[in-house]
Amino acid sequence: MPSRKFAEGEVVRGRWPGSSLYYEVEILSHDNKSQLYTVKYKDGTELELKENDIKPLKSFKQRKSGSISSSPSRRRSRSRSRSRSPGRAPKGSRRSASASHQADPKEKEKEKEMRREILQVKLTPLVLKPFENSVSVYNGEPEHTEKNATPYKNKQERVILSTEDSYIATQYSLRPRREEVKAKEIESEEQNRVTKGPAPLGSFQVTTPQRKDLEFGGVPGALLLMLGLPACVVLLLLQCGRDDPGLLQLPPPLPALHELWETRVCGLYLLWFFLQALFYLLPVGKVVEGTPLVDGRRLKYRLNGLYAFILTSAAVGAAAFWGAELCYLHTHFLQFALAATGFSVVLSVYLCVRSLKAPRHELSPASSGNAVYDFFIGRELNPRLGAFDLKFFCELRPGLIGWVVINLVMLLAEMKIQERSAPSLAMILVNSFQLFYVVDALWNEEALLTTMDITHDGFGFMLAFGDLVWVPFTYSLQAFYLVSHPHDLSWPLASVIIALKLCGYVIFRCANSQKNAFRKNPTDPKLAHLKTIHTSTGKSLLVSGWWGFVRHPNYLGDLIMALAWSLPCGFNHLLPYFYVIYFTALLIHREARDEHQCRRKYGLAWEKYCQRVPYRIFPYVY
Ligand SMILES: NC(=O)C1=CN([C@@H]2O[C@H](COP(=O)(O)OP(=O)(O)OC[C@H]3O[C@@H](n4cnc5c(N)ncnc54)[C@H](OP(=O)(O)O)[C@@H]3O)[C@@H](O)[C@H]2O)C=CC1
Ligand SMILES: CC(C)=CCC[C@@H](C)[C@H]1CC=C2C3=C(CC[C@@]21C)[C@@]1(C)CC[C@H](O)C(C)(C)[C@@H]1CC3
Repeated sequence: MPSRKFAEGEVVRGRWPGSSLYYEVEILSHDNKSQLYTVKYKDGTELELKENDIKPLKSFKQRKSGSISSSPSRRRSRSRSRSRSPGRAPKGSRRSASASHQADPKEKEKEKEMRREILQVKLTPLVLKPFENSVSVYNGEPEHTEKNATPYKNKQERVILSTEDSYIATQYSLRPRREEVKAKEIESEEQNRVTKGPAPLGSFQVTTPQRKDLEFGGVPGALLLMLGLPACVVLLLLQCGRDDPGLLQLPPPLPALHELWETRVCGLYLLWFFLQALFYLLPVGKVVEGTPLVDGRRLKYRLNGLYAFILTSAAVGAAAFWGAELCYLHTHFLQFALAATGFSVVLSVYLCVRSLKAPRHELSPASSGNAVYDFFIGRELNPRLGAFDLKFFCELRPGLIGWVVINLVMLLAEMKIQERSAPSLAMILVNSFQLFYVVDALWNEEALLTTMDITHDGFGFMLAFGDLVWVPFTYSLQAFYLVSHPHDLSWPLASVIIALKLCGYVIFRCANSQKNAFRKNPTDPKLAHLKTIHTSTGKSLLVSGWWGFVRHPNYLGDLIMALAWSLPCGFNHLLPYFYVIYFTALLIHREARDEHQCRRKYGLAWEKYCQRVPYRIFPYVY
């Protein structure tokens, strides 16, 4: 087993590639295979460094940083080089990948001069101040929690190790802070300046580092989920359709294969999918930009989900008016679920094949290089056909809108099968609650752009199956259950359930909106009363308001709503509670994934937040 010198979380000095300057960095991880450490500089830049390029803090002399800025040579060097130092507060610039290849003899001479200057600078040692979120701040110093204000910039720190003037070969991968990376115009303007810089990053590549620590139980976990999730859908639907869907009942035998395959069902499913795709392409609704990608670009998204929903309602209404038998969906529910599963598998294979041609910087940070795992989690972050974003489309349209249509069909089927002149109160509640949830998601469509599904996970089997099969066919389980398991709900109980739903919704919506508004504009006067913790990335974390209550108030609200969706079905069986149970597990796991990412991003500032807000989802419980 190869030995390693530095531990994760250790604060050390890392050489800035291409120079002999060392900056304070935090060790994020170590890869045994490549023997590279992933480190994070103060400005949020993450690089992979060799062990030789990392030194313990104690091997540096330290002096006040003021001394360096008063050195004339340093002033000169600073103003001329404008190289992006990780210790300096970033200004939204990014080094050009090609910059260093353009140097002519004059440029080279200038560069030499610059190196001399840098050497002089390097002979002036500087004092180190710890990271803003370093241990000293975290451990016992008075808190720097401030009222919401513009994030302040970090002061520059430089440390000298040696006087060598070596330009080492750079095989590092550079990942600039997403938030700081600006549009291409600024970038090309920067390129000229960067060319003159002392640390050529010409061989740097802007790439997405692939993960080594796999989520979802790694390859075995991914395999198990890929086989288990479709099996689970089939089992749930078969069980829900029987008279006594008790847990102790053995599942009914699987219908014969020829009964499961219906060409008409497949045709209708494809019609549904492509109709939604057509609605997505309509040039109505505003166009917004997503979060910055690793190469600084921001993708554009058209927000027309609500229009699609209205058009779908009109289409379904028209179909019913012209005599379409909507209950066909209920009688062939399992076949529809299987058609959707088949489609999601074909889509996943397509996504996998096309991702082989995708450039590395377009891959998802969740991908690993392992074929099975990547098929599951998705390799490409934002697969697009022209302007058509496949992941964004699938996440909100065919599945989510399909869920509402399925619920409506279950309501009609209940009336038909139970020979009722009106739907039951339980069915009305389930339908209205879930309709409300979907309309809310479409109304706040833009918020989806900052979720981890869009910014972190690739588009592979997990989301293709999740969006197209899991959501519509398992989230509608309560309505499906009520069709053949009537439950009389009293009005007083219904009122309590409605109050619970509203309470969950207020927490869910207010928490999500508060964070979205804060991320959009941290200096929003409406949020001025909130307390924040600054982080070394320049972003802050809310520590009061909803985000000071628990660390994921939005999950808490979502779970309360989930309970309110199940309660109208009574307590005769566990099946209608499947959603609450699965959702609790999903959100606990999701919360752990998010914490892991936030700890990586924000380091000790995140630890400080966890100290301030000790509970993750359930106050005083978890
Ligand atoms: N119905 C369903 O099946 C599902 C619903 N959901 C719902 O989707 C919604 C979005 O969930 P999800 O994308 O998982 O995560 P969140 O909306 O909770 O976003 C997490 C991110 O928020 C930022 N953040 C965390 N803490 C703070 C803080 N204190 N101050 C400011 N920013 C903070 C961090 O990102 P950064 O700092 O980079 O901005 C973090 O990565 C939730 O309401 C969830 O319930 C999710 C999954 C399934
Ligand atoms: C292992 C497994 C079953 C994975 C699939 C998970 C997916 C079903 C969910 C992952 C994140 C989701 C979100 C929504 C639906 C479920 C999936 C796709 C969401 C669209 C529901 C409506 C919300 O308002 C939302 C937009 C916030 C939400 C986003 C995340």
